[in-house]
Amino acid sequence: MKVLSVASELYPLIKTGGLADVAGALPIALAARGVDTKTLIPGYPAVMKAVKKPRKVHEFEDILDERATLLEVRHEGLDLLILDCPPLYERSGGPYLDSQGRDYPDNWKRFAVLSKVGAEIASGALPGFKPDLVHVHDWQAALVPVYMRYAEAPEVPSLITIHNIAFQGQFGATVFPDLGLPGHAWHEALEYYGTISYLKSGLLTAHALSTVSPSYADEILTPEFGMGLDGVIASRADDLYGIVNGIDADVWNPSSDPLLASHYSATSLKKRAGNRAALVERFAFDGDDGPIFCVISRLTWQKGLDLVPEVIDEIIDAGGRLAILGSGDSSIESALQTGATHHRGRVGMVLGYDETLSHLMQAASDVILVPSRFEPCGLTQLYALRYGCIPLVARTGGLADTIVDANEAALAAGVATGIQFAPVTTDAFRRAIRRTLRLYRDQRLWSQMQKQGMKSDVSWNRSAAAYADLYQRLVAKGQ
Ligand SMILES: Nc1ncnc2c1ncn2[C@@H]1O[C@H](COP(=O)(O)OP(=O)(O)O[C@H]2O[C@H](CO)[C@@H](O)[C@H](O)[C@H]2O)[C@@H](O)[C@H]1O
Repeated sequence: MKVLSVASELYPLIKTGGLADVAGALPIALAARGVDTKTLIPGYPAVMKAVKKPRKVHEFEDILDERATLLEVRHEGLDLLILDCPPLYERSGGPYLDSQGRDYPDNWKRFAVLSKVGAEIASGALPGFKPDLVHVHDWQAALVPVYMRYAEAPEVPSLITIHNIAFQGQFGATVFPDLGLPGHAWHEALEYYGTISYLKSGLLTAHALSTVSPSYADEILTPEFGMGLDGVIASRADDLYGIVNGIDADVWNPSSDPLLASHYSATSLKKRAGNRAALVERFAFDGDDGPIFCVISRLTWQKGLDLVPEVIDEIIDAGGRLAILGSGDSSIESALQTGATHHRGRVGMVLGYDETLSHLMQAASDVILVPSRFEPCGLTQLYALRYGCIPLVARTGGLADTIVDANEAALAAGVATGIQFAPVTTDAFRRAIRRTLRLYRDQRLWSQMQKQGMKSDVSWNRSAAAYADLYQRLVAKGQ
């Protein structure tokens, strides 16, 4: 089967979050199941710089008033289609924000053009490649099924995956005439309380919808989690699927990861000590007794990290340490910085994005904190399972689906892999930290949990099979 995937970021070329990991790993996992994927991404400077000798495969003379070139290249096991359009993508900031952290004012156009190109490829613009199915990710690619719906060409079955419903691609109604869609598309698909919502229109027009865990698929049907789109999603409930993310088990492998100070496996957990020593040095901790907690995250309300400053004392008083890597909301950044300054030698913070350090932190820390208010799937808890770092997570979305709480029954059965807590409040979080510290004191139990986590199948195996199966069904239905 041939699939066109459309995404606005893709590991290892350009990443701001988990979407990139999934867009990069899923095609490789699916290849083993006979699914050939080509992935369309924008030609950001980082992408253009990294790929070697791409081939020019198509020229778009006028795509929403822009000229664009489509390049094709194979890069690290991925077949890529790169949309080279310098006026839209050659920018000095990130994929979505300028260097001051502001949205690019023409994001509506940057991702409408990406989507329109996706739709044109689906209808055969690229000689020799006619996809059987189109899989699009998040709002940035959500107009692909919309352009397909209103095109002359026959529609190709499509699947839209929601990775983060908090970002919906909402723009003023004034851009509608520039999207190149017929007038009736306004009421049929795009209009959202007088504005335009790319995500809503994709959810209405794609043949199927999915999100990245079964629990989150249930949650987004409710007003609490649907973020204004629960009604739209409920209207598509029969076509909604929840498939939990996997991780790239080669990139994240503690026995061969080149980014670690010391390699180890479930049978040589003592060797984690080499990573621990490197982490203690990197964060300038004043010793290495007691548990090391870590945070690796975008620092946002979604991730619940405003609660972390509230539990620092709990960790420090028990002789623990806290290593933080992240960036995001300035109020959360400064509250955590204050904690680090206050507890120098016990709390350390690296502000920013550092893929290399994130690997070392997973391999060195005892506990990763993931107190998310909502979490479609979450990847850091999966990396943690693989690295013998115990996840302390909020009981929500994919966190609830992937971590087995260390309650009495699970401990007795030897199946516990982490600690869950709910609701996401300071009190419940604090109680969960105390419970974690009690478990840590019983080192026999603790290493049993580590081993159990390391045994969990967090690879793409099962999930790639579920996607391949869903693709098959959608293609069969469309025939
Ligand atoms: N400062 C930093 N330095 C280095 N690495 C950092 C970092 N901050 C974050 N990361 C990395 O970025 C990724 C974050 O992925 P997540 O799945 O946890 O959340 P995100 O909200 O971005 O993704 C959304 O999409 C994914 C994919 O579907 C869902 O799992 C998730 O629930 C949803 O919110 C991980 O690979 C993590 O290691």
